[in-house]
Amino acid sequence: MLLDASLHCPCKVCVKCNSLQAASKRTVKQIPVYILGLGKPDLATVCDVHLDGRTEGAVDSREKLLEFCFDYCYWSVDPAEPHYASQEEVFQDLGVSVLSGASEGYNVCLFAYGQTGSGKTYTMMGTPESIGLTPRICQDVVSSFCPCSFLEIYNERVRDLLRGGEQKKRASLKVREHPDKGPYVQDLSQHVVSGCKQAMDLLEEGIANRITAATHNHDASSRSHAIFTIQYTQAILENNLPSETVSKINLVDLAGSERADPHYCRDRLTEGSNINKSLVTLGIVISALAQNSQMSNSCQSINSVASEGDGSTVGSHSSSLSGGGGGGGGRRHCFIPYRDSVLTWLLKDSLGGNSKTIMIATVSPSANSYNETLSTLRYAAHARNIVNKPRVNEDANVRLIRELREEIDRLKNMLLSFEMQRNPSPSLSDERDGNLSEIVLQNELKVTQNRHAYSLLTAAYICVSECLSQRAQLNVFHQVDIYGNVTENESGLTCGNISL
Ligand SMILES: Nc1ncnc2c1ncn2[C@@H]1O[C@H](COP(=O)(O)OP(=O)(O)OP(=O)(O)O)[C@@H](O)[C@H]1O
Repeated sequence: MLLDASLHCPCKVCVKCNSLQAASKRTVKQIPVYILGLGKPDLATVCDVHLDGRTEGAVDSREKLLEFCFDYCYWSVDPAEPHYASQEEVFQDLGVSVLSGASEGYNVCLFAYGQTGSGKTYTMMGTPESIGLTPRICQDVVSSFCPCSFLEIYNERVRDLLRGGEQKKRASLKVREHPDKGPYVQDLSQHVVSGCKQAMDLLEEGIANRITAATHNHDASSRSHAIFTIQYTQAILENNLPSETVSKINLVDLAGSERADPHYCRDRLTEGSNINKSLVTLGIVISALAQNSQMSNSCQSINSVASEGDGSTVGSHSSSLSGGGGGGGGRRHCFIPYRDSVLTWLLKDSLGGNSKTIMIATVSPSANSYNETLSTLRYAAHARNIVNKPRVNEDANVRLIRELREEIDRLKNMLLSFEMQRNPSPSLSDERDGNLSEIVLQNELKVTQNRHAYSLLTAAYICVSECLSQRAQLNVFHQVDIYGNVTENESGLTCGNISL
């Protein structure tokens, strides 16, 4: 059944190494700090090259290699290189996954994380010459009417990026939590777009409203986290029954992490500390979720071993597994501090709940960025352990109507078999299908002949179906005598036919 299509879905994590332009403000040692493997699953190999003025050949002994495995690795540094991954290639792998998840009715979240200037905005939004994932996804998804919204989280406050008027633009909005739908932003403007052009206009407007500033690494560094959301609705006919799924696509371009520099002005420092605070919370949330997912996995494998194996094998497996941490059952799941930052609160479902999630970790090829690259890769490696449980989001009203229709069909079938049991004689059913008034006339005649013997001749079954008023009070059984007086009333199965 559509609703029970829940599955365990590991967070997909990709690493993308972007152009050296990203770090062009610094004097960069133009030696890649790592090599990205090709093939799937992809391997990112980080090579720490401490040149210290030596030539490349002389540093072999000081090389330190670290390997990380991800779902995809992309090398997007120089288009002239043979293994250069273009925006189109990245879209074919990741954007198409987003689109297929949404068309199946799942919530999908794609977010880019990485050091400042490492190419997050380039990957998510792109440039006019080389458009990124968000506009490409919009092109494909926004063919019908889709409500879209665009917000930024700046200094732990939410701002609507698509609100007209200077004052409204600056106003900060409240985050609330709905018991079923999860966290949402109150009064966030929704814009229904009916085509790619309108969606692109909205994107451009929002990007122009986003707060950027010059930092050491990047002239136009995004100082806020931006979330572009598309509500994607699909109405389909399944087994002749209507069905409607509404999925939420969250496309997130995070602000870049950067070490605090005391030479920055106060505003830059406050921004930086808020960005770091929310990214640190994101890291804590990711670690805690990964730990919980691993714990659930080990519990499941213990259970499956217990149910599969014989008694002696179970004993040995269980004891060896429980030896380390006191057994899955005894260990508590970690508390997830979603509310410690607005970012993690708003992304609660995307990170640890009802969503198929893809993280893109962007890194720079600069040798100067070795430490940041390593920290980004470690962060991403943690995220890869998160397992979400997305489910198909069917509209509640449409679901109710569909379920009631299924219930009516089921009850009709039950009634049919019930009647077949009561009146197995084909002649009787022929009579019923035949001239009903003639039968009643005959019966009335019989009644006049022997009133007492034929006092109860007619039974009328009235089907009361209140399905569309959303109550499945389907059946009331009325038995009436020949004068139309109700003689009995009990629950039962009826089909609206008059039966003798
Ligand atoms: N793969 C690439 N090819 C060409 N140019 C790129 C590539 N990646 C990044 N750039 C360029 O590098 C600069 C910095 O990139 P971008 O703005 O995407 O970084 P960012 O990670 O979003 O930075 P911040 O966190 O500071 O906002 C931009 O001018 C961008 O166009």
